[in-house]
Amino acid sequence: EGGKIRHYRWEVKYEYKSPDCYKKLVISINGRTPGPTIEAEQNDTVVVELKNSLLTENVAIHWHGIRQIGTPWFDGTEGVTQCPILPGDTFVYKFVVDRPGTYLYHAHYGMPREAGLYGLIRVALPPGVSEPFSYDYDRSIILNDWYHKSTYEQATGLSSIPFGWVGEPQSLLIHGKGSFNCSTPGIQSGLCNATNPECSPYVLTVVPGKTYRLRIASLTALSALSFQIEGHNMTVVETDGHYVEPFVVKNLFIYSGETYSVLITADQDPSRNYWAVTNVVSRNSTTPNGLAIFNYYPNHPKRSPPTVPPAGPVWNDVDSRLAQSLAIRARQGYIHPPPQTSDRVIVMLNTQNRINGHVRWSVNNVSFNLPHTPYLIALKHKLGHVFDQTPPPDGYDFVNYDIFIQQPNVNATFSNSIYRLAFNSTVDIILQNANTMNPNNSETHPWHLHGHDFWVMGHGEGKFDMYSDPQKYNLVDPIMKNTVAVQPYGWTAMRFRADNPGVWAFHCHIESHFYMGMGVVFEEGIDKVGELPTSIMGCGDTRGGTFHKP
Ligand SMILES: O=C1O[C@H]([C@@H](O)CO)C(O)=C1O
Repeated sequence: EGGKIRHYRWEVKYEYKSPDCYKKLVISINGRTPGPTIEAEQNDTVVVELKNSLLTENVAIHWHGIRQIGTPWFDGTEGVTQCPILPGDTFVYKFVVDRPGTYLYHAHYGMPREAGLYGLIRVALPPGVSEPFSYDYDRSIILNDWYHKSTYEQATGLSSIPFGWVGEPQSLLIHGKGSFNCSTPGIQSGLCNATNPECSPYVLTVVPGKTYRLRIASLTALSALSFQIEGHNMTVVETDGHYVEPFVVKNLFIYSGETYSVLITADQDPSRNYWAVTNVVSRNSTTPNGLAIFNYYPNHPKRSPPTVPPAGPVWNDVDSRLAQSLAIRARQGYIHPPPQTSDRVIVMLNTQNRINGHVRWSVNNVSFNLPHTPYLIALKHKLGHVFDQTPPPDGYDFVNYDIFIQQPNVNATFSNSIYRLAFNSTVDIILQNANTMNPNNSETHPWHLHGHDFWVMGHGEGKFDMYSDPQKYNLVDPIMKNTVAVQPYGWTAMRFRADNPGVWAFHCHIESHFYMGMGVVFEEGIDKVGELPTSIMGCGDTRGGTFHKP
């Protein structure tokens, strides 16, 4: 049964903005960053007519968490599912939002996501169907981190010798607003204005006694975050479009690419306002905390709370983060039971490496680079020669590799080869974290899968044991998600059904890490993909619509 059409017309362009009081070039949609929120009901068709008004830069937009069943060509992943949208061109995305929940969209070409090209997708239940929890109001916020350097400077540093690391972000944004300290030494006068209204703190106004569903999404470039509202507990009820068996937290850990819904009751002293705070975890960061105002009506929305903002958990408290991950289970009555066994297990060792002097990230010592001709078109039209044909490895040297130490041999190889999955098979992915090239250092990586939700089967510390660890999998009520983190020196096991014909990226959602090769691509059921729209073509070997056969 067909839903409504939700039609959007967007123009993407550069503009000067001061989201954290510091003026810089941002990429906006219809003049805004975050971009407009897509509001739809389950089974509606979303149509976005996207005009690229960047003068010299390509764009593509990924609809994060939307599975694109039957429309794999509209996943918006440059190099995987489409050619980039050229400056001056208009591209029409058209897809069905088949499940209620909280999703995202963002640029998926180069690194422009972190210049502001992102927003939310909210999919409501159809009329007459109710949620398994109740609330008075429904609100949403996007959490982000923010750099002052352009994405060009950052990307160039990452691919240079010597390596130029992007470093810690200058500020944290809550729904597009942050506050950089304009009296920081070295800041050019005129570039930073602490009284610019663009950077006044974001205000969430609440009526005393009411319960709010707050949808919280993270689109950080780098940072793992903790979010809390001073003096208020939060009950977690949804993540990535799936209902969670409710549990109460004081602070929520959230990784780039994840969404959560929490319930918050405005049940504290109503004569004052409270701080909403984000702070960086998992990195020993210098970035100041992000602040917003949780405003009890009718107090003035700009009145600062009378208290010092809470500091949040310490950056290296891995146990608390792991505890939250372990607490997340599918809600009773809404459990999608996982297949009890899998057909294939792929272990993915996450390492930092060096190739010809370049710093890279790798999976099983293979560092990913995108081909210029998108896989979807190449496979459908049998242009086999446009990417490497040797399949990437399903594992690493389990016996000899020590995940706790700096690798004795850091050299890796480049590849743009893909994992080809048997259609309808059940696949297990074990994300195995390890030490980076720095001593005593392992980072958190949030991994995002396109085109599917997966079951989160388990999380653990140390080296995954093929024999004993699968015994601890949650085969009863695992949550389904599209993004999951692997903690430092830990492992995360996920399971999915390769049942969506197409070609799908799976990658670390840290912008710089994907840019540096931390990703893979899966193909399944390519013979079941329908005729491709010519609008996705025009680059590499697809140019001019005439296909060169090898
Ligand atoms: O990719 C990265 O590079 C730096 C650092 O490892 C460079 O030494 C860092 O923190 C990353 O996440």
